[in-house]
Amino acid sequence: MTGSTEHTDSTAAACCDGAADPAPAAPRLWSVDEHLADVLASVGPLPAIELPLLDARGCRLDEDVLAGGDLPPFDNSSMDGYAVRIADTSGATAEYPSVLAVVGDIAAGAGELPRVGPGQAARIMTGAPVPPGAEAIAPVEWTDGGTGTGLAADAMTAAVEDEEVRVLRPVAVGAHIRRRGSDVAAGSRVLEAGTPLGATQLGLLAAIGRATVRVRPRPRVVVLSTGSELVQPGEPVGPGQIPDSNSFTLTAAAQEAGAIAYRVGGVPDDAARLRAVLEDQLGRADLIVTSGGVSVGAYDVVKEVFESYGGVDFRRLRMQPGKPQGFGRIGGAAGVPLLALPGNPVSAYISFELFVRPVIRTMLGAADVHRPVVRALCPAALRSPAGRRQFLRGRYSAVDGTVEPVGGTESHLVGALARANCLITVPEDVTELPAGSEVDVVLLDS
Ligand SMILES: Nc1nc2c(c(=O)[nH]1)N[C@H]1C(S)=C(S)[C@@H](COP(=O)(O)OP(=O)(O)OC[C@H]3O[C@@H](n4cnc5c(N)ncnc54)[C@H](O)[C@@H]3O)O[C@H]1N2
Ligand code: MOO
Repeated sequence: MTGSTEHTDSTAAACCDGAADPAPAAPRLWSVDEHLADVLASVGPLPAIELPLLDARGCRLDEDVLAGGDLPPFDNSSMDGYAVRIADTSGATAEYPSVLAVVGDIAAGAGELPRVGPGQAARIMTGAPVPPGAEAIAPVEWTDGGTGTGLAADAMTAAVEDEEVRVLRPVAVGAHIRRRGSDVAAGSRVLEAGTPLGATQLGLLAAIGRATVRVRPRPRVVVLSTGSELVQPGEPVGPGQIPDSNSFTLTAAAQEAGAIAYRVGGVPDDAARLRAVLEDQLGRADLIVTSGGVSVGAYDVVKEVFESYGGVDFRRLRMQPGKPQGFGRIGGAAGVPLLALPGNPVSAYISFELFVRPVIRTMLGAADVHRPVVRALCPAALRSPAGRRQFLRGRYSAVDGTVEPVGGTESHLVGALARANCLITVPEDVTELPAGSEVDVVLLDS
């Protein structure tokens, strides 16, 4: 953290010659970029750990993964049919089929294999090892399936040792054989460090026999709502009370960003309760995110409690919404990072998008820390307060590259927020944008 003690505004009047008393220093206003840089400077990727495959989903590899063996590990059939020798099927037709003696039946997983000699075939299933002597697989549809009818079959008959099969057409060398190592060669690098692990990467790791993998773990994020007005959704709502929606928004957003998120319901404006909940949660948190109580209200015990830990700074940003923010560590320099977001639901969500999501992505070791920003044409005229970067909720269409504002600028409008798929950014030095202007748009559903 930088500047936590110097709360001077660069625009504040300096003391003038001859003035009796210096004017009290105005609180410093941080730009969005300064605050983000300060927050990100204090976090880094979490130390790597070895995890079981499914626990590693969504994490990034912290190792180059080499294949211990070939994939496929042995030559095997890609069809249900008969393993044959080429010379035996040469010139075969439906009218003059090659009649071969069936010397065995090879299921997937078979250990002992019959040898296929001249004039012989072995019945074989998809994935089963190709037996010695065989040079190709005749799919069952190219045979009579061992029925003795000479008619093309569309399925196998029951087990047929010592029976005959008629092959109705010639088979080329290697046909329907999946060669050992043709997918992955032993010793080759199958995944690079830094690769995010999704379904197919985890499947590949399993296929090469890995049960665990070394990754940057998902950060564990504890999400707390503060405010005595909060009840949990589904509970009776008394006079002046509202359901706690922020903890749901923020927990889901943390999960979507790649974190393991723990939602802790509303904590009332009571310092002892808040301190007790924090102490309880610290042990399982890589990051704590709270909402509410960061402005100037009389019952904002949040500031009092967090400040009592030291190292947490409350500041004001040149942005709308999301002006008041708290940031620091609980438990000293090596403690748990904390972001205290404003309580207004839209402010809390936008603050999450701008500051918390990049922290989670950084802890994950992700390459894409920030949401993509695109330029879009806005048919509506926009107004914005001077000196504050405004984030309007919008609907962006990639089809025609336009964006429409959704709802107004106020920070309680959750109905409109749920319809938005982007944030329209109006820079600090712009107060009006005529209809048809180009704007920066932060894409939220990327
Ligand atoms: N005199 C001033 N008043 C306010 C200022 C200011 O500068 N001077 N700033 C305003 C701005 S901007 C914001 S943002 C809010 C931030 O307030 P707090 O962080 O202290 O949040 P609360 O007062 O606790 O709540 C604000 C608002 O949000 C509702 N809320 C809170 N938590 C939840 C939740 N979990 N789920 C749903 N809704 C929640 C709460 O009921 C309030 O309506 O301060 C302004 N005031
Ligand atoms: O900054 Mo508040 O976050 O405008 O509503």
